[in-house]
Amino acid sequence: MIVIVGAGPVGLVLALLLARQGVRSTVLDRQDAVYPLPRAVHLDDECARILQNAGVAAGFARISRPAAGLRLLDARHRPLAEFRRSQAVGVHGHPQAGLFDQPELEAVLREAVSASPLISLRLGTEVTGVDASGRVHCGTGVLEADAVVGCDGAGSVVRRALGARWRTLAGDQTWFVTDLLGEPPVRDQDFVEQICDPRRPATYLRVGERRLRWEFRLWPGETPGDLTARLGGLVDPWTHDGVGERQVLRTAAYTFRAVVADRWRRGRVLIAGDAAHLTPPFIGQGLGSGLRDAANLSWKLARVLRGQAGDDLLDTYQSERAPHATALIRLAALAGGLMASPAAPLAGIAGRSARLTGRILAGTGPPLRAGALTPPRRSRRTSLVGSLVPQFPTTETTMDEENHPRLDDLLGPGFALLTRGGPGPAGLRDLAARLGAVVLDTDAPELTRVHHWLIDNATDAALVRPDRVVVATAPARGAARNLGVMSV
Ligand SMILES: O=C(O)CCc1cccc(O)c1
Repeated sequence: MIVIVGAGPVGLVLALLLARQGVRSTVLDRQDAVYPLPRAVHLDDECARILQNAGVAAGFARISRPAAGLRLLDARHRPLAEFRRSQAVGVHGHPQAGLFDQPELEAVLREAVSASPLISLRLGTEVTGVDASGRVHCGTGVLEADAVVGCDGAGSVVRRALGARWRTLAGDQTWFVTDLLGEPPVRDQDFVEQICDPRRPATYLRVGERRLRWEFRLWPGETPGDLTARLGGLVDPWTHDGVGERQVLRTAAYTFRAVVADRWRRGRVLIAGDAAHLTPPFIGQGLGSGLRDAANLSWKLARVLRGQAGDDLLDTYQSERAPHATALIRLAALAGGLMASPAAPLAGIAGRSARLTGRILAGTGPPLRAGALTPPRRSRRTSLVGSLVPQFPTTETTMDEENHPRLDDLLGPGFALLTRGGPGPAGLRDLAARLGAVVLDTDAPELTRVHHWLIDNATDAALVRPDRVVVATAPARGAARNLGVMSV
């Protein structure tokens, strides 16, 4: 049994993914009810796919609104750049950007958790400490666990128990955040808008049909009360009638931090999500990093607990996830800095971290390049290893969830070998057999797009992990050595 500390989205998704692996968990949270205020508002399609694998694709589709992308505007709201997202099905089988209200997402997750016989949710239970042997001290006594994962946010008790320290990647920024309910601005075309104005950087987005979010940089010496008093003037460039008839749901100040913990595991005590890293909101990737942690960790914990891998598999959790989360934190900090920079914002975007920036702006995350994933040095730039297998529709028409399974449904919860015919090349086939992988022949008509993806990438087969990361392709030179850590 695994104890998860924290019943926010990361803790609940981790519990659901573990249940899919057949692993029992108890989720503890000191609060009784869903925290009522929205925090995260955006997930990309990779993360929608993680929610799909957690069994809540339909629930997420119901509560989220596909966005058209990201627009950067200058101080006079003239366009500087536009990054479009597919509002239909993108390469991961979901709209590329989904906007939502976090309490609604948490309600969807809680419903799924309550339907799972493998998850027990204990609310109103405060964890006071965790010891190295995995004993969890809480109000009701001591719980013995095979592993403990702290998904308990920025003030994590579990992170403290690990003795981890924050590494600061960029300076803090304080912003004023307000949610209004009512008529959207006429100019709203489903884009997230970021105003690059050194005097007052700002963000606007529409979370729900009529739920509008603005964020404005709060300068030293200003209070949230100062900006609340001027709210009409601040939103007027969008609404042209100030706050008008709209209801002010809340105003608050948030200090955004850019930090990553230097240690994510001690024995079988681990941290994930905001307990391990805090991402400024400017590229909408904070919660996504937490969900990626859950996807990366869940199958590794399951294999270790089943005795299919040694504890050293858990070392690959931080070594794979920390550089990825760090890259996104740096990029978010860069975006936040550019919004306040008098220099031409696009010059910065084109310059620093150009490859990573390009990927994010194109809507694809960076590949994993560490842990057990070490493609041959010469092929690193072109290798599929470390990236996600696309979730192409399994028909040539549109994605019809009810009648046509998605690729991930065919792959199942474990490893999978995708071949261009038959059982696949010998080296990879043996490796796949050792990992208990299902073999999918992409000659099958529903896998035509995957077949072409293998051809386009000049390979006969791809071995895919339970989190859909490609771990080896044919010819699989060196793969057996790299992947030794995946199995006993
Ligand atoms: O990448 C996108 O399409 C949206 C990024 C985003 C989402 C939410 C807030 C934000 O400031 C940026």
